[in-house]
Amino acid sequence: MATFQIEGGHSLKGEIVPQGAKNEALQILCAVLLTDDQVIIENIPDIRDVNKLIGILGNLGVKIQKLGKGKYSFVSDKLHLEYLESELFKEEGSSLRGSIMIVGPLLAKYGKGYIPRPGGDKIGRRRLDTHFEGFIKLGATFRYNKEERFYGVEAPKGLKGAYMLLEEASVTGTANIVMAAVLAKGETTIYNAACEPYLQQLCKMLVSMGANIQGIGSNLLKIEGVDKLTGCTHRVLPDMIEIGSWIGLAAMTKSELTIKNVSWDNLGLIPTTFRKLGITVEKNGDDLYIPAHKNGYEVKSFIDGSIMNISDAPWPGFTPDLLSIMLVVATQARGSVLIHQKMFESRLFFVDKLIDMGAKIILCDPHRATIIGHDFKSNLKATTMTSPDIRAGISLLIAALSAKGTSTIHNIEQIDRGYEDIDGRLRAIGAKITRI
Ligand SMILES: CC(=O)N[C@H]1[C@@H](OP(=O)(O)OP(=O)(O)OC[C@H]2O[C@@H](n3ccc(=O)[nH]c3=O)[C@H](O)[C@@H]2O)O[C@H](CO)[C@@H](O)[C@@H]1O
Ligand SMILES: C=C(OP(=O)(O)O)C(=O)O
Repeated sequence: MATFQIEGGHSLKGEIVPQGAKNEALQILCAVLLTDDQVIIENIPDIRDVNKLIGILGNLGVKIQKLGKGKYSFVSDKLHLEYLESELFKEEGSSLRGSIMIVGPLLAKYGKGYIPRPGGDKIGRRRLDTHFEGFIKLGATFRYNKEERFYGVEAPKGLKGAYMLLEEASVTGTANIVMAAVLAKGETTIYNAACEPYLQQLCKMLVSMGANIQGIGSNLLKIEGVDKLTGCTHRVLPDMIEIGSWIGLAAMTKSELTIKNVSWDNLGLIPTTFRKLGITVEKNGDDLYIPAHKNGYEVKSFIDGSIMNISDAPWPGFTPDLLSIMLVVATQARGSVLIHQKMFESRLFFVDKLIDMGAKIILCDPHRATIIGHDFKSNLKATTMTSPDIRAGISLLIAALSAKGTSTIHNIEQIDRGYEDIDGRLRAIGAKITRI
């Protein structure tokens, strides 16, 4: 278990180049399984989850070549499908959430896909029903070994297009079904599809490989199956959750930061939501500029004067992955705010660490927390803590950087799952952080 030691209370300054998006990269990497041809992917982040998935692809027999920083070539012309039934796969497949998305491509191309219960953040129940109900609609048979928590779908005679209305707009579920449907016979309609930029990117990549997908960017996708897909070159977007994390960091540490080439058009409600907390976020070409908030930031109220409420919703709503960061930033705002995490049940429990540090937070129930901001009249106090999940981890790191004194964060592997060289990049803008 690695640890960060952070001397907080210092302002930072400089430019940050965002990494490639974790959640897009995980989808895109699975899509390489759909063709025998070479696929080149650029801007792949060097983070634990992505590297684990690349390892799984390698063990499956994909020929992988690193062509440069973040740039890889993949050729999936000959797979070792027996790996899917090995003990090694049970261990590796269950170590991250994104591995679930190898099932759709394998089912479509090889007639079978298996997966142990995938890992990822322990942030509440994370059902896979949407994925498997979709595969069943496409004609697959499904089995689940409860003892081993091992899922399997098979369709030896191939998949057949179908109409489906998803029970929920699951991100990885939609990606999985889309990747299965592109090689199914006939037309598939997916209604209540997730439509976040990363899914749009996946669909655009598949189209460039020869797939026929209509409705990209909407929640109604129509896919006409094709016999075969070809290779392509694809570039991963900047990571919007990382960009949001840098905005939160700048505000809490009263730092002036420029985040380069953020792909503004794909940030959705992120800038607007930070502005609700009174944080200035400026567009400068495709860069995002945050001035030093020397006089703090004041929470806005709604038109009727009621208390500000920040909650998550499927895209184009505000992403649940930034609510922990919003929460920590609110602890130093002028005013009060209600954070409502609607999707996940156990993502707010990390607030006890912030309360230990002196933040004024009422955890109303597992989904809602009211934060009464300090307006920097009182600093958070340095402490020792353990990172429970990726986004709570980065939020605690932001809290530690703003606190007076030296804090220690254990289990930083959680942060490394999704943030590339976070300590090196923080040091480059003046942070005092050491990995021990
Ligand atoms: C690897 C990856 O890409 N992970 C992301 C993906 O996870 P993932 O695809 O696993 O998440 P899902 O979209 O399936 O759902 C997340 C949770 O929200 C609930 N739910 C979902 C849709 C909905 O309309 N209503 C609802 O309540 C689900 O029951 C589940 O508990 O999307 C999540 C939601 O943006 C993000 O937090 C994760 O970072
Ligand atoms: C919840 C997240 O990741 P995962 O779905 O991989 O657990 C996240 O990125 O915030």
